[in-house]
Amino acid sequence: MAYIEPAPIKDKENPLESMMERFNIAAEKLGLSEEVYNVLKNPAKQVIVSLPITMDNGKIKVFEGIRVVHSNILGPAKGGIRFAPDVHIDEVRALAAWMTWKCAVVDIPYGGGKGGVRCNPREMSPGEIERLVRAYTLAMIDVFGPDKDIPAPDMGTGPKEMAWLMDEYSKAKGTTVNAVVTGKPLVLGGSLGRTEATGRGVMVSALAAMEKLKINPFQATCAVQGFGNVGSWASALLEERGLKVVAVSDISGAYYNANGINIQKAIAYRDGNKGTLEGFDGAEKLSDPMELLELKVDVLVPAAVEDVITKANVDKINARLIVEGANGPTSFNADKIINDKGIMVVPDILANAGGVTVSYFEWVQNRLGYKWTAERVNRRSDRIMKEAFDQVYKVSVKHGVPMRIAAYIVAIDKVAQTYQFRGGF
Ligand SMILES: NC(=O)C1=CN([C@@H]2O[C@H](COP(=O)(O)OP(=O)(O)OC[C@H]3O[C@@H](n4cnc5c(N)ncnc54)[C@H](O)[C@@H]3O)[C@@H](O)[C@H]2O)C=CC1
Ligand SMILES: O=C(O)CCC(=O)C(=O)O
Repeated sequence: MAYIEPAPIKDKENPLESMMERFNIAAEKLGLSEEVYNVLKNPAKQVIVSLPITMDNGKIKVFEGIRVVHSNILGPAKGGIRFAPDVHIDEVRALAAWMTWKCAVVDIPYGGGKGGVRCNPREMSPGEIERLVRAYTLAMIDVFGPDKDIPAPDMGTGPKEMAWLMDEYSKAKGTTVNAVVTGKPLVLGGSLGRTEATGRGVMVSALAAMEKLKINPFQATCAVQGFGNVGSWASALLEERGLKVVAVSDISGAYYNANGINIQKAIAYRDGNKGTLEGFDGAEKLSDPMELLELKVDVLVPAAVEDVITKANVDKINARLIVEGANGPTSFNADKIINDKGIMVVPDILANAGGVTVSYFEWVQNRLGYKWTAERVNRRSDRIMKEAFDQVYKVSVKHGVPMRIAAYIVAIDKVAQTYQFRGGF
């Protein structure tokens, strides 16, 4: 019998504190009432379960599963499920709150939630992962629901896991409920365009920011950290729009080519190499993967994990523009130095909102029992992303604050107004 290992103690900055510091600044700028402030600083619901799973060797291992609903005032909670070895309750709390702000920034009728299971999917067999997804779903059967809390993929999960979740939920309810989860395979009611949606939103917001900074995409260079769903799609779509992607990285290391990496070649290599770039010969491997963040490029896209730009390395950041594909890649302590350096940041709750936007479209299609074309999905999500960018930019100019604080202001204002009208507390 293996026991749940204790929650890891991170030596990095706490994403929950980073989220709260920015929330505090925006709340003060807005003059948020104390009542609403107190409601929003605490998650509405936090569920922690232990999940005993029979592993392939016949032994039972117990995993910790978490789901946090930060807010459901704007609608059902929405947010992904992360499978990773360092999942931590504070991280999930921060990620859930970021979902509330993100959905409000792009004006879709959802609250914020997030889930996680502390496990290492890279060391588990497909059968073990399937049993874990099913156990997690059953443990959360009263939490999830198409009108309550709708999960989706995040790091370490994808369409396969969403299919098992939908199947387990539907069996428990005695009827097929495809709107309980988004990011499903197409044949189960997934939406065209969802797989690439987050990377596409990163591309749309990067181009909008480059226009403001007068950076010509055809003369621009870019580095992307993380080569999973978000990073690889962002790389491919930015390359398609003329940028030279000089560096990409994943868990195996960082890869640099001053002449530009052929992204389609890198994706094909990764797909045939158990999901990693290890051994990729279209670029030189950097001795320290963190060097990628310090390259002199026009656009830097952190699209892997939290807290990679911190006070420890922020002085060495050389990009003109940072577009946050990941959630929380920049710690609060790095914000001020980035701003002082004059680097524009398109913050996570705006830049990576294309994923949840198309998840919303998927849910709408499931409820209509209808399918939209890829052209319709992309046109609508591009429009939403561009409008959200323009609104945040306007607020940033009006209040004289960086884009990140402006995005929090837009989001918190919307949530606060909803409380004002709904009342009830
Ligand atoms: N999948 C989605 O639709 C959305 C994802 N996000 C965020 O984007 C980020 C990435 O998510 P996905 O692409 O979905 O995950 P994924 O699991 O598909 O890919 C993660 C990638 O990051 C790499 N990675 C992990 N640790 C790393 C490190 N320390 N340094 C460099 N690379 C590292 C992995 O090797 C992999 O290439 C996460 O922060 C997630 O919360 C945000 C919005 C939506
Ligand atoms: O697609 C979704 O519903 C949520 C995606 C997500 O977890 C995120 O935006 O961080």
